[in-house]
Amino acid sequence: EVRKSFSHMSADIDVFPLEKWLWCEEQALRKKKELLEEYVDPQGLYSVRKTIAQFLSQSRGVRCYPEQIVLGSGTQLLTRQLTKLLPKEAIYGLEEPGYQRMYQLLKSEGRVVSALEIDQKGIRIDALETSEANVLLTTPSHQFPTGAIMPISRRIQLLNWANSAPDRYIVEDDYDSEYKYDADSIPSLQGMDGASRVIYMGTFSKSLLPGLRMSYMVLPIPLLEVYRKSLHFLMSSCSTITQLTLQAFIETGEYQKHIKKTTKLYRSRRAVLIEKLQAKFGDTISVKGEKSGLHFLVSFRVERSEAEIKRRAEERGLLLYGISRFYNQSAPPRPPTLILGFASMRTTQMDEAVELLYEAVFR
Ligand SMILES: Cc1ncc(COP(=O)(O)O)c(/C=N/[C@@H](CCC(=O)O)COc2ccccc2)c1O
Repeated sequence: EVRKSFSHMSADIDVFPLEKWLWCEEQALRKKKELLEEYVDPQGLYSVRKTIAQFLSQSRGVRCYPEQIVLGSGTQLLTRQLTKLLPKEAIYGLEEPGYQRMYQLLKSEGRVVSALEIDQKGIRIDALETSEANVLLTTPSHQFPTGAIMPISRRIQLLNWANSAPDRYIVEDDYDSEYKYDADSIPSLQGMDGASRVIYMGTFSKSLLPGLRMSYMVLPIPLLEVYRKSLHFLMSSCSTITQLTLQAFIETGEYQKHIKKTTKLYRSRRAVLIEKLQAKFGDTISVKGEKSGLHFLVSFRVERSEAEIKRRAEERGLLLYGISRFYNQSAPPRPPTLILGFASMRTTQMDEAVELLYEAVFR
């Protein structure tokens, strides 16, 4: 129904190859059911980590051994574990606007967090250098939420920053890196790091389903040693069934097929939606961050505030998210800007959704 169609937080279960997933799950359960009798490796099953390491090497240029991978049910849980491996007095730098839930998580852990300015290439080096931060959380593939893609030059500057003082780390959150439309995918920062400064974070929430709660981090060897010593008591937080099913899903090539198919589908959904928005709103809007990912930003050159637009949309049953949800230490800029997701937007819903949005902005 139209209610959630613009949400940037939902996937489309209709495009998920449920039959294939269920087949993989059945195979996993029939052939490896004994594994369910015990607690598996705290970092996740070795065979699953091996499959993920191979996939990461091919698709993102990540260089790691399966031993360096830790599976976790969600990026937040992995980030919480990571903070226990880093120096207690570490100061965390996060992008502004950025992933507010991560900002809130670190605050709730009692960590010192500073919100750092970004530009159209991602995190600004001058903002980073003037801040006290020594652990940077960044989304270089597709800055969340602005969509900025960090060029190689800025990535090299980041690595230089990390190597110019002790105890500096970069957490590369590669969320949303699977979907590229008009931009070619740039290899990971982790693959360019020769000094064990980059912790790579990834998730299957976008490319498969957020409900699977299958995420992972790749620890540089020195941090892996700290993990093995200080967090050895942890048990794996991911279901063994989901781990084995995912492994089979990747090994049978179904994962790659799914990415290819959904990239085509999302590319066309995105194009049709932008076309309809521009036809309806003309030059009162500007679209950005549409070159990759499953959402883009739309700014409206109107007097009405973001909150007002959001309220009027919800009165009409249209759920909207504004850019202000991603500002932690500063006020969102004018003009009002919304984050529009198109992953769960069927083309049949677009006319109605755009009409309701128009009424929320102008009526
Ligand atoms: C920067 C960043 N990193 C990682 C994640 C994913 O975390 P994980 O699922 O725990 O691995 C998100 C999820 N971000 C969510 C938005 C959060 C918000 O606006 O408040 C959106 O996530 C999804 C969107 C579409 C389809 C599936 C998921 C993240 O924004």
